[in-house]
Amino acid sequence: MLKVVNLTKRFGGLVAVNGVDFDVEQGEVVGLLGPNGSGKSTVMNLISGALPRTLGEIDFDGQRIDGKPPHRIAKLGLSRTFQLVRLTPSLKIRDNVILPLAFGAFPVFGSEAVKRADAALEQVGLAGRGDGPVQDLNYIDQKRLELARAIVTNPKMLLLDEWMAGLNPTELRTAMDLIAGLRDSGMTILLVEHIMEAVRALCPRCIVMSAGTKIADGPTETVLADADVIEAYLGKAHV
Ligand SMILES: Nc1ncnc2c1ncn2[C@@H]1O[C@H](COP(=O)(O)OP(=O)(O)OP(=O)(O)O)[C@@H](O)[C@H]1O
Repeated sequence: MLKVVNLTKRFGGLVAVNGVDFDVEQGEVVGLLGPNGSGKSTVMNLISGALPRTLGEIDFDGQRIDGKPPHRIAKLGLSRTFQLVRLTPSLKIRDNVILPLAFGAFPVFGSEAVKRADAALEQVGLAGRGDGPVQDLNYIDQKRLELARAIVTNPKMLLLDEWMAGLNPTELRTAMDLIAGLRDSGMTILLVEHIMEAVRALCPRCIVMSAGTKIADGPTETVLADADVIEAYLGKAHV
């Protein structure tokens, strides 16, 4: 589904992503882990087209996507959430979900758009809330709405960038259940996440980055027990 080859991003003299290779197969849920500043968000931004790559190749669903603008990549069926919730507060809850539909692969308007938006809202636990203002939503509900916006276009793959950050333990459980539901429906997901409980529960496989380089890729429990991974997170003294 997704193939990343020799992906490299330089910001001036800083190599934020350095020759990273990995594949994600259809239906996989893969965690992208690593300490702060290791290059995870940059990888997500390169895949979604938010940032241009310096070197390397990205293929999605059989097509080369590096060099394409974000809206073209989204139209191919690659959807994402952002580290910080990005809602349009002046629009009603439902209209926030209609927005990506109107600009999707096959633009949908009118009553069909309302139907699709309401189905997405129901899927994330916001049934019946479409007419309300965004200001009425608490933090977990804003997260739900962001997820509804990402899934309303029926993407082939979802990129979640620390979507569960900042949730309390009860909200985290709800959020994990929502992602598990998407996984069980067959969605392909690449997720950047610092919450290990969520990673262990949702991701059978993890990729770990450190200082821009991929240092591990494999079954989650094996990867998390790897000496290089522990060292990258905690420093040499803990290994
Ligand atoms: N637009 C930018 N301009 C310059 N440097 C950047 C830019 N974006 C990221 N960086 C740098 O690239 C490196 C990787 O950052 P990135 O945000 O990808 O890491 P991360 O693993 O996602 O970290 P975190 O877990 O803290 O979000 C860091 O050193 C960061 O300061």
